[in-house]
Amino acid sequence: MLLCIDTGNTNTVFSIWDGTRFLSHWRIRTDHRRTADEYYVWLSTLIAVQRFELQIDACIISATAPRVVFNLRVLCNRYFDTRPLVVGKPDCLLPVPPRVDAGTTVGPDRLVNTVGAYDRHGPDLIVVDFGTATTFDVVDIDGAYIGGVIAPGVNLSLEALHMGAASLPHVDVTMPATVIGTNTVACIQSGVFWGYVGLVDGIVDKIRAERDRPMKVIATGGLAPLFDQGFDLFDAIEDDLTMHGLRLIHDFNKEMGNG
Ligand SMILES: Nc1ncnc2c1ncn2[C@@H]1O[C@H](COP(=O)(O)OP(=O)(O)O)[C@@H](O)[C@H]1O
Ligand SMILES: CC(C)(COP(=O)(O)O)[C@@H](O)C(=O)NCCC(=O)O
Ligand SMILES: [K+]
Repeated sequence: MLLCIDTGNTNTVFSIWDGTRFLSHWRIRTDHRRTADEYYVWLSTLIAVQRFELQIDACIISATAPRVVFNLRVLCNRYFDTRPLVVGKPDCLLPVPPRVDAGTTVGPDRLVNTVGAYDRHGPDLIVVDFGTATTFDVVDIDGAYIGGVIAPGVNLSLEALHMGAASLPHVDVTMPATVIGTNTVACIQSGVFWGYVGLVDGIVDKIRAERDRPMKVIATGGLAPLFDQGFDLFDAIEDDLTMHGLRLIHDFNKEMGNG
């Protein structure tokens, strides 16, 4: 079975592909100090709870936080006796290389999203990922990642307001009933929620204008459904897009005789 690991700046998600489907997924806070032994104890406990057999023979990792890769590699080597593929490293092949400025390191999550979305939806896509950062990844006719947009994430924006303004409390994101807030919390929620609806709408419009062609918008990340309440921002929401992309990249490398 294939172990897929997606490390974002906030959370790390593990999932196991049994050859036909993903068995389940498990989420742990991203922390580069976490050791291989800690990961293994945590993962094997959860797998036992769900009564799955832990028979991993291949691993693939996407890590936006590079420092976590060392311990994840040790986990794969020591406990699963495999050498993991690490997306973004030269020895991990991609079906189509990204077309960006020379020397640019594209976030591996964005490359993986591109592969997953192109497989499901074909060419001319904008993938919006609501993670720590909100990213827009533009997918060309041949499936290549050709650039995009990085904006501060929803929770990061809320946190920044709280950190920077003495009288603003920490607030959870939600869709406020009205745009005009009549208390501090409602005002903040309105600013962030409607601000993000406007941000997504505006950026998608501008990308479409710049590309001068119709483009589908695919959303992923935990907060995507929040922004899908009747605004018609997205053509599809897919919470498993990154895992799907990881599996495809693994299969592609296998087909090419790599790893
Ligand atoms: N279903 C959800 N509801 C509310 N907040 C969420 C949900 N899923 C994720 N988040 C929050 O969204 C932010 C980004 O999470 P995540 O998508 O795991 O980011 P990353 O991939 O960058 O680690 C975090 O602050 C997380 O707590
Ligand atoms: C933009 C990101 C911080 C998003 O990370 P995430 O929100 O998934 O934690 C990550 O993809 C990254 O560090 N990218 C490197 C720069 C780039 O993609 O151009
Ligand atoms: K992201």
